[in-house]
Amino acid sequence: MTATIIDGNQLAEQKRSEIKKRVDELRQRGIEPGLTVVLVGNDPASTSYVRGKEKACKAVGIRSEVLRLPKETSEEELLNHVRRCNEDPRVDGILVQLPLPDHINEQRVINSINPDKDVDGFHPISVGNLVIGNPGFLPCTPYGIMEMFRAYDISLSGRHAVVIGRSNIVGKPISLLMQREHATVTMCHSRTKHLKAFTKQADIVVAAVGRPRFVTADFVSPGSVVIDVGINRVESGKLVGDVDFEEVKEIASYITPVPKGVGPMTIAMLLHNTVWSAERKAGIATGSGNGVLT
Ligand SMILES: Nc1nc(=O)c2c([nH]1)NC[C@@H]1CN(c3ccc(C(=O)N[C@@H](CCC(=O)O)C(=O)O)cc3)C=[N+]21
Repeated sequence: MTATIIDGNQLAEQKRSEIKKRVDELRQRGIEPGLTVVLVGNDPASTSYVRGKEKACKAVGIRSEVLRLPKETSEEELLNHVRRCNEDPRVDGILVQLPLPDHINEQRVINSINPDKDVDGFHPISVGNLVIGNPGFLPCTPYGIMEMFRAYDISLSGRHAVVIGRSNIVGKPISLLMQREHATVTMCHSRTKHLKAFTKQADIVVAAVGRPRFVTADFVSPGSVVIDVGINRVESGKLVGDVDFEEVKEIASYITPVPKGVGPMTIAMLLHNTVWSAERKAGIATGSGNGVLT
């Protein structure tokens, strides 16, 4: 059996068209949603992601602005820029592109973002809301993955999900979200012993390790769902995930490709969060912004 490939590009396109309608409604009320992306330094990967975000904003009618700061920017200067955005009424969402240069304390910068504009969902207030199940911003990558499950009718209830990686931006939040949908979640990481023994008995594997083709066929059992969060640029210049796609697709029931899998959904959910922020400010937001229905 060969797996169904979850089409992140197509889903993201669908999301963008829904988002565009909401932007049009805001515009009819004289509101233009705005996103500010702060980019420190000129790392080529970061520069390219930021360009992707600008393009996506443009496609749906969100005003986007990129603050490009030199890599020597001090933490204090960066904090001042964030403060200015916090107060600027035209800015509904603030995204500080990570990673930041070593001389800047990332958490301090994240903590300084106005939680009402935290479209990345990285602020401790957003994290706390997620843990408790309160309305709030969800981090874009985990949110995008949950939307993929929904679109493909992949049920999580009672199923065993194994997450590889425990980062604040992917591993921890996706674990919480899958638990919220009644999965039994095991979190594995770099110190986990007998990793394969866990992934082998998983119904769902989420790979967020940052190692090219780390998850091979012998890690997964037949019929499992495999979500690949990795984006690794290998020597050839090719983009590969944390999963050995060619091998694993012969065993899994569903698999996300890289590229065109989780990446485009991450950007789509950033647009969603930005529009939700503007709607909430206008007092016309429906839903809780984070997929909590009850
Ligand atoms: N504050 C912050 N928020 C982020 O959301 C954030 C960040 N920092 N730092 C870096 C990571 C990475 N990230 C990606 C988003 C989309 C693609 C994406 O769309 N990738 C395309 C391919 C792009 C290409 O070809 O290079 C795909 O997978 O099909 C990739 C990577 C967001 N990040």
